Amino acid sequence: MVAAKIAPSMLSSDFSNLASEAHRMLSFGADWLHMDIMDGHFVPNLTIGAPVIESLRKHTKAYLDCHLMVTNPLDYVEPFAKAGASGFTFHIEASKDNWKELVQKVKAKGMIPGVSLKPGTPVEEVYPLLDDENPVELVLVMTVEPGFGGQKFMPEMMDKVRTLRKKYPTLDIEVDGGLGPSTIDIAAAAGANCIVAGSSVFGAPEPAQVISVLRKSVNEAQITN
Ligand SMILES: O=C(CO)[C@@H](O)[C@H](O)COP(=O)(O)O
Ligand SMILES: [Fe+2]
Repeated sequence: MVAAKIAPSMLSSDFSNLASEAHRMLSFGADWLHMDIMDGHFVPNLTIGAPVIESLRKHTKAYLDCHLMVTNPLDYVEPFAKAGASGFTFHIEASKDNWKELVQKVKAKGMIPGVSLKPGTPVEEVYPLLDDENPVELVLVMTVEPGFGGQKFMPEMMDKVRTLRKKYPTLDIEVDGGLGPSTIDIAAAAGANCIVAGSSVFGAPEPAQVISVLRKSVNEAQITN
């Protein structure tokens, strides 16, 4: 049994009130806060960097689940550790040549290493990072093309989740993009336990209810499987 983690994506929050938005989500039952870091190069959008993580950290002890959509993740390890990031999830497409060094440095700096893969990247590409003597602790399966919130969930990505869950029963498997009450059951049944949800949570009249639906679906799927 792997614990459900519901992680509202702060990309959908009001950035001008980030701390209060974070507190609001935590009071609604969020386990983690998902922070989308985009460099305008790896993806065609530019969001936040270490200074914003540092500012938010002063207001909360919550787990900051940082998703780095950046071309040179190694350059971000030191500043993100200093800023108070909790999880550091980089993209395999950006770290094919240096993931070993990256994982080692992320761990040495006290953060939890995770690896993410874009929809077009085969799941086999992350096996070496999981089978290594110094493995990543989370795999983030993108269920939209990275870069923007509010896109449509890609159910065909569930094959990756199913394959990973079968091979790694206790792994944290995160899904990100287009998750909400209408798509959670398929993701939970496939074996995802960490659920990122931006627009479905922030756009809901009662975000707490959406968070609770997401959690219930993950917990029920785990009992059934
Ligand atoms: O990483 C990303 C987008 O690249 C995500 O974290 C999105 O921000 C999720 O937003 P929704 O699809 O849930 O609106
Ligand atoms: Fe994300």
